[in-house]
Amino acid sequence: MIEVRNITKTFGVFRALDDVSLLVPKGKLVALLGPSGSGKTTLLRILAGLDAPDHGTVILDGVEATERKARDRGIGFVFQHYALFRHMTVADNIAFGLTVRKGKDRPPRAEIDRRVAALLDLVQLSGLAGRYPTQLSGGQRQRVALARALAVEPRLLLLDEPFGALDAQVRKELRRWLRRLHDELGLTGVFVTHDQEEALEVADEVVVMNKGRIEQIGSPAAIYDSPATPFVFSFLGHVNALSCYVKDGATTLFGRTVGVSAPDGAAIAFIRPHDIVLVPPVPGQPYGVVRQISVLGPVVRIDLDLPGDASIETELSRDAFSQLVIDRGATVSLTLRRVRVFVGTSGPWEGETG
Ligand SMILES: Nc1ncnc2c1ncn2[C@@H]1O[C@H](COP(=O)(O)OP(=O)(O)OP(=O)(O)O)[C@@H](O)[C@H]1O
Repeated sequence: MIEVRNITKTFGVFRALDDVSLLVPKGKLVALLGPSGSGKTTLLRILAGLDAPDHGTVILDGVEATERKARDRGIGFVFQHYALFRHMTVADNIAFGLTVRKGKDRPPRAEIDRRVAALLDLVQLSGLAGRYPTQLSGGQRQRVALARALAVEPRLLLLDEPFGALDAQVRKELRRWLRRLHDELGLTGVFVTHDQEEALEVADEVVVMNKGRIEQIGSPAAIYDSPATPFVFSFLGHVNALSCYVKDGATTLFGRTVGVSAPDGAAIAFIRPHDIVLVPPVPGQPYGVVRQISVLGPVVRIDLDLPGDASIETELSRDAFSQLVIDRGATVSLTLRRVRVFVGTSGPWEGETG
């Protein structure tokens, strides 16, 4: 288990982490997700012991470790640009963390060889032990980096955008593979990503960061279905954000009254594209004009122009789309399945579309 309490880190006058507290339970894989500059890497480096916080504590397995050096923390790292040693074979790269150990801490050569063979097997590179890093693909190199990190049997594995530089297909395969590996080994892991799909697919828990603070912590489903703040709403998945005004428990969206038990005030309504239902035009109902239709595999995205210069993005299944029989320029009516409203920063309040 790893815990950080009230971590603050500044660079000059810039506050990269602002009172961050987080608990990573044993055996879980946790994603730090956020836009560039939100403090993800800074937090990871503090967990690793590569940087010291200005304030706050790091606790490893119940023991305060804030002052402990990186190499004494029992942690394995994989960084996006953490290069392998070019002059060493794959096997020697993986063995590195064990061969540099001193005296009785260093396992006998036969034991090191046995562990390297087992790790090569684990990362599915058994035939490539004698190759040099330049003779490997990007995905293979990342797997060697992971094997090297695992060789010292870390109690915690930290990964900073481990698959960031790889193409989409390889990235996808490695993500699945990492998840399986994690489940098999029962490691505790923290990985940094700015890719929401990666976080939602791979992690047990997602920590959404913004401007050096944690906005929300939760399971992938909870984060996606119940975003706690406007930021999380906008950052995860596509969403339509519409300015509106709440007065006496109601607001108006697309010319329709939506009941919402929120305080009066300027508000933003968030509607996911798949929560907008399109139907053939019905007189008197809110409508839009189809500007663009994009078929994206099993779903179809339809951009609509609304009266008054607004536009929204909607999404429906291929089946629903074919039943609708529409083309660009067609008029459709729309109803809302689910609306969530923030008044200032308070919310979300659930809208009743009646
Ligand atoms: N050594 C440093 N000196 C000065 N500023 C730094 C330093 N390291 C990080 N920062 C700043 O702190 C902020 C957070 O950086 P950090 O690398 O943690 O962000 P991140 O969320 O990992 O972003 P990215 O996804 O781009 O890697 C950034 O604005 C960055 O410029």
